[in-house]
Amino acid sequence: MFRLHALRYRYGQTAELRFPDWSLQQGEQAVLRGPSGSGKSTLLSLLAGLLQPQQGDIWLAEQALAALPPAQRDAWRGRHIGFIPQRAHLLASLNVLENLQLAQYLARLPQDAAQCQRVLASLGLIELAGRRPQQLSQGQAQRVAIARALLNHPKLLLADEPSASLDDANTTAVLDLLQGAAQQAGATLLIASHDARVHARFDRQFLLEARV
Ligand SMILES: Nc1ncnc2c1ncn2[C@@H]1O[C@H](COP(=O)(O)OP(=O)(O)OP(=O)(O)O)[C@@H](O)[C@H]1O
Repeated sequence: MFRLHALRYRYGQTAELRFPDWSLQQGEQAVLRGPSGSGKSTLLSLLAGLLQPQQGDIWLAEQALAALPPAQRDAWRGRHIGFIPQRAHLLASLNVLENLQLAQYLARLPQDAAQCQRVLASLGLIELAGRRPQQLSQGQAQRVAIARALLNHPKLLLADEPSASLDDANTTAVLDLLQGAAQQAGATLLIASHDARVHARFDRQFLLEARV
C-alpha cells in the first residue's frame, strides 16, 4: 500500500530526520514507535502529503506522491487518506453531524448527511450526531474524529497518538473501533504512538530511532 525509500526531512535549519525504508501491504495494520522527537508525526504528515520530503520517495498505492502536482496531491489525500490527528479539531459552533459534513466539503466529497449518519451509526455513535464538541468527552471526540476519517472510504488510515490522555477503558474502545473499522473497510492502518497499551495490539511495529 505504501513504500518508503531513503526518505529524509528537515525543518528549516534543524537536524535532518532520516526514515528507514519500510512498506505496508493493503489492509495491514502497524504501529509507528519511537521516542519523542524521533519524527513520528512528521512521517504521518509526509505520508498524508502534507509535507514534502527534501530527499527520498514515498509510493502510495503505486503512486509516487512527489510526482503529483500540489492540487492533485490534495485531491488524492481527500479521496484516499483518512487522517486522525491527536486532537479532534472539531469546530465548536457546529454539531457532530455538521462537522462531518464540513469534512466532506473540505475533501471535495459530495455533501451527504445520510452518509455521515450511516458512518456514525456503523460506529455506534449516532446518538452523538446532534451534540456540540464541548458536550463530548475526549474519548467521544476521538471516536467522532475516526468517523470523520472514514467518510471518504480511505485506503490508508493514519492516526497520531489516538490514546493520548485516554484512560484504559477509552483506549481499548478507541482502538477496537479504529482497528475494526480499518479491517472492515480493507484499509491499511498506521498508528503513531509511544503508548505501551497500543504497542501490545500490533504484530507489525515500525521503529524510529532518536534523532542525533
Ligand atoms: N514545525 C516544526 N518546525 C521545526 N521543527 C519541528 C517542527 N515540527 C517538528 N519539529 C521537530 O522535528 C522533530 C520531529 O518531530 P515530530 O513531532 O515528528 O516527532 P514525534 O516523534 O512525533 O514526537 P512526539 O512523540 O513528541 O509527538 C522534533 O525534533 C521536532 O522538534
